[in-house]
Amino acid sequence: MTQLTVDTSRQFDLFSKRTIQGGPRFLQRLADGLEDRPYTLFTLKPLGPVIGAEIEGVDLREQVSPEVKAELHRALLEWKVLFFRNQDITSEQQLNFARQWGELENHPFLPKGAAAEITRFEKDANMKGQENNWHTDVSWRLEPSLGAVLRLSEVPPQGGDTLWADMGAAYDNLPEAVKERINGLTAIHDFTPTFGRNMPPELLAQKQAEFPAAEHPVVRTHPETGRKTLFVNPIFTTRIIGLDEEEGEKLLQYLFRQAEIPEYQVRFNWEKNSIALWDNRATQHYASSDYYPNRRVAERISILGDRPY
Ligand SMILES: O=C(O)CCC(=O)C(=O)O
Ligand SMILES: [Fe+2]
Repeated sequence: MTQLTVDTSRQFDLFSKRTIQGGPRFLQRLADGLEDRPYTLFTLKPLGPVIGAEIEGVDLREQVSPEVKAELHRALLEWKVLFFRNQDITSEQQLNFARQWGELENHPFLPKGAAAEITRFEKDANMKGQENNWHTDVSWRLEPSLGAVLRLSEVPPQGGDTLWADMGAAYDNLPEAVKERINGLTAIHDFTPTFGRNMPPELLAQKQAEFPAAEHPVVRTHPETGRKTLFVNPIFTTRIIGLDEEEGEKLLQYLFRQAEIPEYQVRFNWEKNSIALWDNRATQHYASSDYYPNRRVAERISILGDRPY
């Protein structure tokens, strides 16, 4: 068995102090409805109790078989982000792997790599000031991304880790009163504060017409696991519908902070030829900007997803 069991008698005392008052909250390791079965076609090494696992024994230069794909799919639902090391793959092989998960996104704002479906994040000393923040990718779309495959084509000598947070664990561990408050609420997600910042007004108006702000549930149901996940993020979620500005903003800031709680996170240190595959419906992520003045180049392929409900 590769599974860990969590001692649910353990309370995160420090953690409760950091959040608003509520009853005892526990980390739940297994998502509801997932099968507790071992993996047989590769080795899966969990990196913590709730999120992140390293996969050994899969070669991404080749098309993965339907059987391996099915086990990877189960692992992705269970661990939300999978890491593969020592994968010397080309952009074409990365595209092929990503295509096995669905239709690929062509991002309308971010710089392209070797293909229209590849987003290239190239950062060096000149990019200082453009630090990252916690987010789910393209939550401003009516149908946000299902997930993404990320490869670093240039790894800084130190720093540049990426962190992911389990938004199912974040939801599960909210005080009951907060859960009751937020269930049924919807929020507006808008690309404008992030990608519209330096756009000339005419272009901005055109893009806003093309990609109008989306209204999504604050708590979404994962379409495959049925699990509830907290679905607001600080770079795209602008307001909660039906609450006055002050109350809505306070609640949003509180909900945004949940992704920052270390117990929900995994942190990945990139090496040459490392690959990450994440479930964007269940997580947020954050690329740490601690490698200046060194260069870091990341190439992401995002897979189209469904409308949150
Ligand atoms: O560069 C990274 O580690 C992640 C950047 C990012 O936010 C993404 O690929 O969606
Ligand atoms: Fe991202």
